[in-house]
Amino acid sequence: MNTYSIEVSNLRKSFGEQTVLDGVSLIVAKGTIFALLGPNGAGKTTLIHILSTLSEPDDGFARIEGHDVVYARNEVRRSISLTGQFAAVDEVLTGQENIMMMCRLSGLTPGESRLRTAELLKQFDLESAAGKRVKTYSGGMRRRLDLAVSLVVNRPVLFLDEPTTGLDTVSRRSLWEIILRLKEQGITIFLTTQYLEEADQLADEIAVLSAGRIVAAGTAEALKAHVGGEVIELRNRLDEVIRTIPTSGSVHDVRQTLNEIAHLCPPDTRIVIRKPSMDDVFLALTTAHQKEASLA
Ligand SMILES: Nc1ncnc2c1ncn2[C@@H]1O[C@H](COP(=O)(O)OP(=O)(O)OP(=O)(O)O)[C@@H](O)[C@H]1O
Repeated sequence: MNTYSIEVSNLRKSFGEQTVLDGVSLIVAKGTIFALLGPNGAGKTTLIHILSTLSEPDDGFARIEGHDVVYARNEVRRSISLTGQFAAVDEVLTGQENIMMMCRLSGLTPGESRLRTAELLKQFDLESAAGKRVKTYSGGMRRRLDLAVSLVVNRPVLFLDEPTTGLDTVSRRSLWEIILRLKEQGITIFLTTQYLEEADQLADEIAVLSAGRIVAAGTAEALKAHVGGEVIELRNRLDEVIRTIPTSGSVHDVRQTLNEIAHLCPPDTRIVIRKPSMDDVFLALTTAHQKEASLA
């Protein structure tokens, strides 16, 4: 039996003169969470569109649950759920009505639809908001509803395109818990994100996409070892960042780093200690000249 849910080999896609995917290869084991990390415009949505049969590659191939995304579209579509960046729910309807409608459109009987709707409202913590119109929902509630709607029928693979972009910290964490619960049910999850922390919290494997190429791939630990657990940021009196220094985040490392640089800093220099951002990841990867590095 194939142990991979998703196999992508040397995938290429251009729009006119612009090369958006420049030979992307990756594999995702069944029942795991895979995070594709990349900044705006890196090609993440383009890849999800190809994997979910909404668009065709120019070259290379991809298989979902063993089915080719070009030659076995119907089988692929029967294997996946897709939640895009923008909630595909009807704002005028209530949350309950939206799920009910999707159940009926998916071929469930009225009785089955009622049961499934109740299940999903519970699973996605939407019971108290079930009878309210979606236009009154918060960003987090909408995102949960969007996920519920896309999971009306159980499929082995779930694509999530930037599931928490624009959400506040509390909503983001509650969505993370839901995503982890879906993994416990055995679903393979492929998500895209711009947040290193999100990939770190959720993913078994991470690939970093930059300008259409995978520039690093491996576990969160491997990636963080490369970038550092925390970043020390030095700011001048105008609050401009003058230098960033990766560290492990341990008291020992932070103290040692500060000892080394303290005498070089003007007296009014301030420090901020924060988690690495995407910029730090790319800086670390590019300064190490590690195009296509495998950090596994
Ligand atoms: N249908 C299209 N026609 C022309 N160019 C496109 C098309 N779809 C995407 N692009 C271009 O491809 C590039 C990658 O876009 P894509 O949406 O895949 O990036 P992304 O990593 O998902 O970024 P974002 O987080 O902003 O969605 C962008 O420059 C975009 O303008």
